[in-house]
Amino acid sequence: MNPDLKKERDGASFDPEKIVNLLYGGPDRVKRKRKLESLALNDPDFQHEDLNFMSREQQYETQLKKSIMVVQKQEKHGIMGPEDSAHYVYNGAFKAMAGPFGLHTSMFLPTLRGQATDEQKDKWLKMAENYAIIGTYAQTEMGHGTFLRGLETTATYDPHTQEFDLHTPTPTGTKWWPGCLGKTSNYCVLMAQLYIHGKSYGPHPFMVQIRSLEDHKPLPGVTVGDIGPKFGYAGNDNGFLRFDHVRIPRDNMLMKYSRVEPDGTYVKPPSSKLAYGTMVQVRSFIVSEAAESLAKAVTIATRYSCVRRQSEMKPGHPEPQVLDYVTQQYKLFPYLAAAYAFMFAARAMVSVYFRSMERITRGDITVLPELHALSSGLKSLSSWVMNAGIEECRMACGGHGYSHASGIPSIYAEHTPAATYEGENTVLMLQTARYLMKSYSQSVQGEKLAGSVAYLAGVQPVPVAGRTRDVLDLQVLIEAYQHRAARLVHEAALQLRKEQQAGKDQPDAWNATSVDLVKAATAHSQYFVVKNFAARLADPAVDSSVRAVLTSLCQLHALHGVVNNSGDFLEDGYMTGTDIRQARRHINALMAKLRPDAVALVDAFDYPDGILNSILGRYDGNVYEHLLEWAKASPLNKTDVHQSYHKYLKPFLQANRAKL
Ligand SMILES: CCCCCCCC/C=C\CCCCCCCCCC(=O)SCCNC(=O)CCNC(=O)[C@H](O)C(C)(C)COP(=O)(O)OP(=O)(O)OC[C@H]1O[C@@H](n2cnc3c(N)ncnc32)[C@H](O)[C@@H]1OP(=O)(O)O
Ligand SMILES: Cc1cc2nc3c(=O)[nH]c(=O)nc-3n(C[C@H](O)[C@H](O)[C@H](O)COP(=O)(O)OP(=O)(O)OC[C@H]3O[C@@H](n4cnc5c(N)ncnc54)[C@H](O)[C@@H]3O)c2cc1C
Repeated sequence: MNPDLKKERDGASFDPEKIVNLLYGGPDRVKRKRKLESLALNDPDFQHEDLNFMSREQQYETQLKKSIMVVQKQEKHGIMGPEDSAHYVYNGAFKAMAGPFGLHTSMFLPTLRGQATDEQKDKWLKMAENYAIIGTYAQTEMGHGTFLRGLETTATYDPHTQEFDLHTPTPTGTKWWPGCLGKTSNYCVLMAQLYIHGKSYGPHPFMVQIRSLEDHKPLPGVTVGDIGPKFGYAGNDNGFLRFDHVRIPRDNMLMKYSRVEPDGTYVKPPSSKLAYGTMVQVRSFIVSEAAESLAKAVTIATRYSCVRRQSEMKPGHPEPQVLDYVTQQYKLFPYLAAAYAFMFAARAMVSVYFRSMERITRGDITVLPELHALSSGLKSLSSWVMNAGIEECRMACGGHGYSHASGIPSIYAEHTPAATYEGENTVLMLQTARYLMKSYSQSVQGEKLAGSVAYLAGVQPVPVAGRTRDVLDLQVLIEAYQHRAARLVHEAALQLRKEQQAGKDQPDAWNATSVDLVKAATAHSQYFVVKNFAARLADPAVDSSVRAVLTSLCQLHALHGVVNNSGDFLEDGYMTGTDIRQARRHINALMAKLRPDAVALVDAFDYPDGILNSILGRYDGNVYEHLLEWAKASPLNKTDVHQSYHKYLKPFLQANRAKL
């Protein structure tokens, strides 16, 4: 063990195991988590050459082979449910979500479960759950991802044959991006525009076979392939798909909510947005993905910052650990705090999701708009912060952060698309804003608001300027966040109205106000996260040493947000210049207080080395010797003299020398 890391751990004010239990739901679940992770990490069948040293084809093949073994072993070991899979599959076996079966489990199966009738489930779900067929979720097209109503692929009902005719009318209508489509899937859930008797009914889901179950060749009329290399996701065959008048039976439309009768009669769903249910589910889960990826990057950068010694703080003294530089703490600790904040927010989001789904299943769709607004806002906020945080962690590791040996580039490449997929972040924040504007106007009309928007009922009066307040008090901070969100919603609503009064129609007024609207929706989401973090600490079951350190983190998270967005808090005089100055001082004091606990706080995320896959973030801190070992494994080091020397460099050098 590196002596610096040992010293850090010995000096912590709490036992990290207590936080591990808090984060993962108690000792039994932690035991299960560790068992599943180590089962995957120590399985010789899952060992292979570092993916960073492989070509894309090799990565795909390796991940496909592993995916198949994962399925077989999951069955053997009785591993089931999303939590088990998160530990065994995503963290343990893959260290990623982008394997060639990723879309089968994350979207294809959930869509069948959520959108198919009982008869359709009997027909397909068992086959899909048992991997007799592999599917994906094919919605996005080359020309349209965000604008679902603009999809071009058509499903035209023919009552004579009781079939749908699937067709891609234009190049831009080509399905583009669906994961696991290019080479792996033989089925997909296709989102296509439903046409009956020449009338459009909007996007609907259809179950479509795209490849032969005999030889895996594309079925007649289907053109399908891989979209080529991307920023990351090398092991995934994101694909393209086109249809040339492909016919499928009527009951291949997923008809849990809307139906087409044999004669072509369309039966409306209780809400047309129920067809978008899988997206809402995945958005709710992405908050957890964002929190975990940020936590991994912060773990690596924090441990490494205790091992790394650089420069002279005091002349003649030994080089300090870089984490002792307050600027380094300022880079890392706010993201450490954010990772905790989003872990708690993710748990809250998942339970809101399941609670809402229970009601929706019982036929109460009134909860859908709030679920959509909350999941859209939290998905966007968490993935934005995650992206900024991972990049900050990379830079905080200096040059070594840029190397794949740090593990950070892979974490970034694997998770950065969360800001884009499942709904582009700005677009989703505007969805949240739409709900806020509606709620606000209901409240202005005297309706009582409930749930996450109840606070919009009235903007709190601005306190008397110069009043002293303790900005370290979590209740004061929650009220400040609440006030800021309510005010920004109120002002965005006023601005929207002003734009309309100035003659703009509603869409132009909305566009003109959209920067304010995104700001308001972001503030609303941040308020939820801060309030939820503080509420988690109020639980009497939380151990006192844990409560102490997490309270500091919660204060840091909230204060950092105040300082970073100080204009919002100052603008209407709710906070004063003195408050902001105090907030800055408190941040410094909190960082000093958290410094001795930093390593224990990242240890408490409980990521073993096999999951972090990082030389810099090793638990034992033996970074330097392993860096060299890792580099020696690079394919370029297989021989002392690379063959290209003989082909190119040698004649070039010889010719140059001959000229002299
Ligand atoms: C405990 C277990 C822990 C386990 C942890 C595991 C960790 C794993 C975590 C995560 C797994 C991640 C796996 C990742 C793999 C994913 C790969 C990516 C897959 C994809 O990207 S699929 C494609 C996704 N595409 C999109 O998201 C498209 C985005 N666009 C839209 O959703 C919509 O078109 C829109 C939101 C932009 C709406 O457009 P608009 O034209 O305005 O809206 P209309 O359609 O007219 O709607 C009008 C009305 O409806 C409301 N509305 C819109 N959408 C919804 C909805 N989904 N639900 C409810 N309501 C909706 C809209 O707001 C309007 O309301 P209003 O009229 O104002 O009242
Ligand atoms: C790694 C990865 C995996 C994916 N997997 C799948 C999959 O399995 N299945 C699938 O169907 N799709 C998948 N997608 C596609 C993904 O869902 C879309 O890329 C995403 O929904 C964004 O849509 P877009 O690409 O059309 O972006 P665009 O909408 O074209 O966005 C471009 C820019 O325009 C802005 N913009 C667009 N509309 C508005 C608006 N109304 N108001 C303000 N600004 C706007 C956006 O904010 C953004 O800045 C995947 C994408 C990636 C990157």
